[in-house]
Amino acid sequence: MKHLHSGKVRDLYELPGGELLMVARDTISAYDFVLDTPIPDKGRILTQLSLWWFERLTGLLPNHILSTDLPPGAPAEWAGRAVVARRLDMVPVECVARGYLTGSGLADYAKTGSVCGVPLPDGLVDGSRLPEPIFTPTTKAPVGEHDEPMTFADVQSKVGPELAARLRDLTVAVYGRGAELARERGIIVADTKIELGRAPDGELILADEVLTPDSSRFWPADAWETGHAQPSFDKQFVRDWLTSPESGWDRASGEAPPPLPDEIVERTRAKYVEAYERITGRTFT
Ligand SMILES: Nc1ncnc(-c2cnn(Cc3cccc(F)c3)c2)c1Cl
Repeated sequence: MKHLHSGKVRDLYELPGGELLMVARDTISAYDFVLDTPIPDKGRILTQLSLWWFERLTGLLPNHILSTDLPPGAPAEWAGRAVVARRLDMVPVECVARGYLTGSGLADYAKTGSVCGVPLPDGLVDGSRLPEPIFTPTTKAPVGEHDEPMTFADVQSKVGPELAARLRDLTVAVYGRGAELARERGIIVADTKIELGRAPDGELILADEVLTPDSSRFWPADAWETGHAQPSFDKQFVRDWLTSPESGWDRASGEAPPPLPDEIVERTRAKYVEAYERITGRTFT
């Protein structure tokens, strides 16, 4: 099959029939580096979590999944972490929704009192829950560059007012469903990025991955405390070890981080299993 694109933790191929094959790797990224040490089963766990969400969201909108069977010619080691998807005309906007304020959204708010042009109440701090989830789109920056925030007017100029409204409504709706269900299971989904594509008849289709810890910020609900950065549900052990004296790594150096110790790998794997099992109610095997 033809290799089309490699992301930080995923690869995209084209099958002979023109369909796409999305393959999730076991790699994890932290501090904008893809770490050398894989997290065993991460690719499979997040692929299965995403598939579970796709099934639950079909009432909202269709998705791009054609098959979860490994196509002929694909390596056996890809089983469970490869998805055959229909090729869509992807919308040229990163569709992000936020229910909580942090990261680039918090920086935008600190400067302007709004996020992507959406005015917010005064007095919000890192980790504050927003009065309601908001659409905070960004550009699809070329590899290596950073996505730029877009106002709703920017989106309207780019894709037209009617499609812009549908992108906003669908992104906020997908986020709302995901955040509500996850919160009942002890996980805060602070924000999420979805990819929407158009079928030849113009229908909007949910593509890529959905509501995973790679496409969203997952926080443990029982540790939520506004006023500082929240611990990441899945990446905190990695972040803490890398910034501890034990790792011998100096983040300011710009050098790549060292390999992770087995114990950090195992504890991180366990967090992915925990997120999957809590959200889906299934046992990961
Ligand atoms: N159904 C679709 N139709 C057209 N394009 C895409 C598409 C293109 N890029 N991406 C992001 C990505 C997904 C996985 C691995 C990567 F390296 C990159 C998704 C999809 Cl999912």
